[in-house]
Amino acid sequence: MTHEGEGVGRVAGYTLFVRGALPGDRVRAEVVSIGKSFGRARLAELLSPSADRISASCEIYDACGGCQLQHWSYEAQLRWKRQLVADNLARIGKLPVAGLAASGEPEGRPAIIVHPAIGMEEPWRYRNKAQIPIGYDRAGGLVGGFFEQGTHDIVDMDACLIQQEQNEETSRIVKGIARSLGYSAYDRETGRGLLRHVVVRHAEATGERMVVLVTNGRDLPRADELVALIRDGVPGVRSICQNVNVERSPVIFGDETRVLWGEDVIYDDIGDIRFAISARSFFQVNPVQTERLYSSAVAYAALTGEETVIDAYCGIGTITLFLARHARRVYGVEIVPEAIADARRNAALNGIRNAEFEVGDAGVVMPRWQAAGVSPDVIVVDPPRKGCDPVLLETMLQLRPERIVYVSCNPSTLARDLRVLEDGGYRTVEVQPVDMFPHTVHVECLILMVRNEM
Ligand SMILES: C[S@@+](CC[C@H](N)C(=O)[O-])C[C@H]1O[C@@H](n2cnc3c(N)ncnc32)[C@H](O)[C@@H]1O
Repeated sequence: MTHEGEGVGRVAGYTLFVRGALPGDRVRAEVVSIGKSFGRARLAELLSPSADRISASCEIYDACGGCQLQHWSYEAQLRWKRQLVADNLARIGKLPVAGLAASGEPEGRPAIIVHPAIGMEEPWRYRNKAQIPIGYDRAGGLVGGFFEQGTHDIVDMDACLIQQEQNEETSRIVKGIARSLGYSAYDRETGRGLLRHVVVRHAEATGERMVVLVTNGRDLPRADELVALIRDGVPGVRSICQNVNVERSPVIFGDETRVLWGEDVIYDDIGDIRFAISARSFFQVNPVQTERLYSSAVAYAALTGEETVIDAYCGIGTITLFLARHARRVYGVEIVPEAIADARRNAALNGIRNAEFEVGDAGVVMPRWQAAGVSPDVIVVDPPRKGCDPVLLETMLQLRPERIVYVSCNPSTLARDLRVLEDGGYRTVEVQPVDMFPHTVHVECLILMVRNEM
């Protein structure tokens, strides 16, 4: 299976990536394109299915593409996610993984333990945020749902089995209101039209909901009516915002957000810490698994209360505040200004006084902290998919913390970064994959590294 969820098959030694095929299937596949070392094919006929093949629960699974693994048993998905992480560490990071024959085991160091992925008991209805592109259907009606696989056509969708039901309800109501007010949909070809995305959030712990309308320009006709209809129509709504995005790019949010009604944030809890979350701030989408991920991060940090800790790429200070309770002082850095405003508010909200936050590029701020004499015992990093900035990795090596805890949502950039840190004097001890995104190809994992004795 490729990391994008295509089955990998061979015909007379030639490799084909077959969308929809699973390890263990025998299929007849129709070749779509051929390249020098591999080709792509589509599944034409299933000759004999894998023992792990199941029928997808979602009616629009084939058209949507939001999930890629619904036709595979959940146990098989979890096994594959663990294997994917192990393979990346061995292949890209050239690291010794326990139990993986292909990866060498250099003398004088134990192999890395990749634990089984922590799955969900009930792997459905987990997402607390939906980002819905708005467009027109072929009859010219305003729709919001998903991009049909391989096209720019938006297909209307009212039900999604990985979304929390509250988000489904909110988006259904808001789309209806937009239609009733005669809003136009943004046209990605011409750059004209009003409504680009509807983003909805639901806070599991408090029941609060947020609605963000992403518009192509500041002008929002009939805004008062819009607000009244959403306020009266959406249960639990606490925040209605407009975000302005006039860029011709697929990025969802623009830089300017204004509150149309209510608060600029909604509140949610992870464990016993309460978090204010504003429209553009990152917040993990799977609350059940987030708590497991953060508890493991705190355990890997092994704090006694005396340590100085840096949390790079800290978002709204989620991991930072969990760490703060067990450390002397924690520093968080994050590039989105609203997220740092949330982080400071969250520290105050929870009575945490030993956390300090700074807005900026982690690759710029960390060297500044180093110059100011901050000397961390533990560094936690949780970068976006592209991984850590090389300057940040270099600064980490110079700061020489005893432990590094790496939280990653992309095993390939993770493996690349671990290689750099290993070459700089650290040893990867163990890896804990946590399934934050059941039925999709995405894998989150947590890594413990320790400094080699000199
Ligand atoms: C995967 S999220 C993790 C956030 C947080 N640790 C959490 O679990 O909620 C990555 C964060 O890095 C931020 N980010 C992206 N590039 C950055 C950079 N160059 N410097 C600092 N933060 C950055 C993003 O805005 C986002 O909040």
